[in-house]
Amino acid sequence: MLPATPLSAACCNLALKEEVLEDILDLDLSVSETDDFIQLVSGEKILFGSVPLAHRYGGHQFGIWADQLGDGRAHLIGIYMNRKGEKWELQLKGSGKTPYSRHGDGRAVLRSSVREFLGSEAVHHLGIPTSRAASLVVSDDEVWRDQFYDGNVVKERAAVVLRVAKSWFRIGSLEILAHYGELDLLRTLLDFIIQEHFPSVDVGEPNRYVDFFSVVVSETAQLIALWTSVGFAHGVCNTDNFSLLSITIDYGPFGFMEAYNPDFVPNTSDDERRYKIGNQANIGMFNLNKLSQALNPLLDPRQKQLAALILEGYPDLYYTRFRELFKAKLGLLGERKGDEDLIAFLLHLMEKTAADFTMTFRQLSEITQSQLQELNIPQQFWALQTISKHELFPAWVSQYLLRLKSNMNDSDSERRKRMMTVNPRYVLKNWMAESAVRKAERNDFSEVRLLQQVLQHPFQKHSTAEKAGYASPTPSWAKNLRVSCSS
Ligand SMILES: Nc1ncnc2c1ncn2[C@@H]1O[C@H](COP(=O)(O)OP(=O)(O)OP(=O)(O)O)[C@@H](O)[C@H]1O
Repeated sequence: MLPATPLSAACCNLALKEEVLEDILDLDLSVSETDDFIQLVSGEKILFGSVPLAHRYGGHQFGIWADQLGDGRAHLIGIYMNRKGEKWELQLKGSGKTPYSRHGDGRAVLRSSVREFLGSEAVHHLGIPTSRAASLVVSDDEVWRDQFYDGNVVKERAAVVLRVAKSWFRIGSLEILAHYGELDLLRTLLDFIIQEHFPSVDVGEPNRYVDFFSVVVSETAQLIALWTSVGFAHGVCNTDNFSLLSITIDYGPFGFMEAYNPDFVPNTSDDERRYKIGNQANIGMFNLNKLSQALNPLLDPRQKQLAALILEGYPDLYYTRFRELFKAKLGLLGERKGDEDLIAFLLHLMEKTAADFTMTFRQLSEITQSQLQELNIPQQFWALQTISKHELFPAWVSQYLLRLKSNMNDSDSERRKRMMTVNPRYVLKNWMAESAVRKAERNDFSEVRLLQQVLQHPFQKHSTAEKAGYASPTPSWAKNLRVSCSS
């Protein structure tokens, strides 16, 4: 048994994600008002029969083998099988030291916990596989952090997030076993993971590890294409942060890109820009290669060859999905020669004009074809006004309108309706998260709650969100916000 270190009794604030509590954990919301619940989510109490544990894993961090990492500040407190028959693993993050804490304090600070709490839910509601967050508890317990690694250590407040996922196993979970030659354990763990989470793979099959690898490769390609399609930069794509189930995990210094820029990196500690948004797909390849190396000791020569071929197919899988997603973002139906050029041309103009990624696509979904044709862009379409300053914008518009004409059985209102279901009006931009964090630091959770509501329906216009400026240009105070992975 691995006890958590509870937050102190001064524990003062609680944010909840009703949907996760009700739909995943089958809990009535009134339960959250009980002492038992607060004690559970702040690490003070364990569930009857629960044996909390921390998981050992290793990983490649920024391309270099980091050896043993493990859950240094997270406790797995149980697995819950809900009414729908789904199994969910419950983890507290920030719940104190574990055998893998190394020099860390086992804590998470309020700012990073609010970001994980809001970020994971925002990503879920954009239709992207991710861990979920059920609750956030904040205390007055002191935590000391040198946020930007510049010697400026400041006092921050501790928080604990109750987060859930179908599984928290990562590429690093297998790497550590292969690295130390613990092959029996590697086999046992892999068979368990396949049995529990890969219904399409037959655990009795001699080729099961290759089949498993094939699923992870295609699901990872799909995940990263989805990230790209909404401008999501994970920020720290180390192999210990890449889920074997290809869900988004570890909400560290993630960010939604604002001005379109393939070099965008949300993590100010990433000087070499290894994890910039335009490099995420390549990093996916790097990480999958590390996964194949971890599987290698269990494969015969023919299986190794097969795994290498599967990995070679990854770029195609990624680009196919990328193309599909961006075609949908532009409302294009069917397959036409030149579709890729049309997408690339638009991205080029966005890059040159630093047009807002989310709102350019959203406003293309809202504007009518006749407004576009006249190149008469109303003021409310501020992102399109930005991109329209490029001298080649009229050329792009005429190619686009011509292409839309070739959509079969389509009308402009149907195109717009369709595009509005894939191009969000609201994403969790860094400035929004920062504004909510600053208020939460003062015990005002109103913006955390507002963002929770808004991001639950990112494709629908929401009057309070409009008033808060969530679909407006980034406010000037937030132009140079920095986000660190020291959390
Ligand atoms: N304050 C801390 N105390 C102890 N261990 C820590 C602390 N911060 C980070 N770690 C550990 O350092 C490693 C890398 O940290 P990273 O920020 O990627 O993970 P994390 O955000 O803590 O966890 P997760 O990936 O589960 O969300 C992990 O093993 C993590 O548990």
